[in-house]
Amino acid sequence: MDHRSIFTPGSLLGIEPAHVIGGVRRTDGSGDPLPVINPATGTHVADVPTASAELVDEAVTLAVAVQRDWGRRSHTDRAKVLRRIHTLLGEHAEEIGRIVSVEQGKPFRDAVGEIGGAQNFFEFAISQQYRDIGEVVATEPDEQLTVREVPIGVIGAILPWNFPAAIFARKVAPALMAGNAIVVKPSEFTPLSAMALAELCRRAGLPDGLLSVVCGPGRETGAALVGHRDVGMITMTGSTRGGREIMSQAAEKLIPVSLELGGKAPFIVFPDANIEQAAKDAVEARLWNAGQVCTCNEITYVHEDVRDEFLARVTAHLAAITPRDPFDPDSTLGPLVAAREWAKVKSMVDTAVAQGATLAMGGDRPPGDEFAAGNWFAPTLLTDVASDMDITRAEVFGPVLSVTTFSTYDEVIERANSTPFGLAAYLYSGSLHTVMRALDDLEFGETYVNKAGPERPQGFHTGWKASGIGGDDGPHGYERYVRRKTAYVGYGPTYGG
Ligand SMILES: NC(=O)C1=CN([C@@H]2O[C@H](COP(=O)(O)OP(=O)(O)OC[C@H]3O[C@@H](n4cnc5c(N)ncnc54)[C@H](OP(=O)(O)O)[C@@H]3O)[C@@H](O)[C@H]2O)C=CC1
Ligand SMILES: O=C(O)[C@@H](O)[C@@H]1OC[C@H](O)[C@H]1O
Repeated sequence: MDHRSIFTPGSLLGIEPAHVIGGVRRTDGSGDPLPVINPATGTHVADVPTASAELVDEAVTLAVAVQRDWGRRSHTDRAKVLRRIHTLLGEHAEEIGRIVSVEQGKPFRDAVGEIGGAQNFFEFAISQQYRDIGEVVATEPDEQLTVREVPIGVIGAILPWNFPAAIFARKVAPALMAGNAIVVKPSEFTPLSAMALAELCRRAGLPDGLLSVVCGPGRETGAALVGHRDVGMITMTGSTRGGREIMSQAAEKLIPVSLELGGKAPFIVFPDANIEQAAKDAVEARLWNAGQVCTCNEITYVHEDVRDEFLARVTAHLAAITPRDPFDPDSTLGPLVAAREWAKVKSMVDTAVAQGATLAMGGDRPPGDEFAAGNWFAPTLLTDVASDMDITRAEVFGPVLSVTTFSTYDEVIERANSTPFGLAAYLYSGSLHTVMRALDDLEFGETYVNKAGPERPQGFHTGWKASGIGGDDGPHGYERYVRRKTAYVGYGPTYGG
């Protein structure tokens, strides 16, 4: 795949990468441009300018001006524009999918599927065009008391690199539907998807200035966005470290934040589970997106009575995974997004082995010259993992299945809850009693029972503890993009003209 084909006249990206401000491509930048590297080949794709604080100010100032009219338009009118975006996403799914695969590394089939996920986030936002937007509250005669939701104004959105198109849509769609403007700062690893999507939104008729994309390092361009006086809310998906820094900066302005952060999902297999289903899902929930998903199965707890059968089935499913060039139709596993992520995953596996875990499969690059370049990591299985090992605590975010055993219900619940994270959890059991009891006892914002993910746009993707604050998706996620205004209207005979 020649990545130059993503930069052509008339394409969504045009002939070079650029910020998108007020519907205009802007290549002005401060400091050194940021390189985009193809994760599968290690080759240079493009250099992206870094937006200065002045350019961020220009984007936010434009957003403030345009949002006033957008916020006054009816929900159904705004939904018409979002519907056109939804349609264009379908028409450009392969073009954007190519961009996602080139900069993030996932198999092209998965990247095109990600655009379908982006459409689903727009579909849900469009469904909010008929939502209740407030209450008329019982009060005294000759007075009307109302509480209604109104837009916040300008939203700052800071994106990670693992789903650069889907998470763009996850935040942009509800923000716009609620009547806001939005300025997006994509990850420095995957800025091109957001640039292309901003152009797509412009072509769909989104008013210029309502959505801008400013690229650059988080602690520079992102910090300028968080700190801007006219940004009224920050939504971010990424690391717990980044989320804490953003929340701390936002506190200075007393603005709300919604943070989707890291995870350490336990995957619990009770002895009365369907072992084949559990084994298949344990591999799928770990290897999706090369393990770079916040809801991935990070630590698999299997009851000692079914350990051997479970491991035999997991091994068979892992052996069927084929790391291949993302544009090979048979590819079911891409590379990690960056060399630094490869080094982190490799170090965590080596440390686990040094601490006593058994390396049953993988643990390094897949064999073959085609995997010598890029950030390829083989499907990896670690067994005999003990609860005092580092790999049971820190997030791996790679294709590494770590398996430990347990004996009792109380033991596994205590160990699963011992993580500082609280995003997703998985449990497999044929007993309704065990399932309902564990749903109460597990301290996670989202639990999957006898099935793998992903989340659904009508749900609520919410992290507890170090996994975040607030959440995305569904009516509760939509609520993050509005604020409320209370009115007392007196209209008795002594009031007014
Ligand atoms: N909950 C989830 O869905 C996801 C969680 N993650 C977690 O994040 C980890 C690393 O992923 P990554 O994307 O690098 O996470 P980061 O937190 O490093 O980056 C996420 C986004 O936040 C920006 N950012 C980071 N620090 C700040 C700051 N102080 N102020 C403003 N913006 C900031 C980043 O900019 P820059 O590009 O410069 O880093 C990026 O755009 C993963 O290992 C995983 O733990 C990642 C993806 C999804
Ligand atoms: O943030 C994540 O990693 C997940 O929430 C992921 O992002 C987009 C997909 O739809 C989700 O599964």
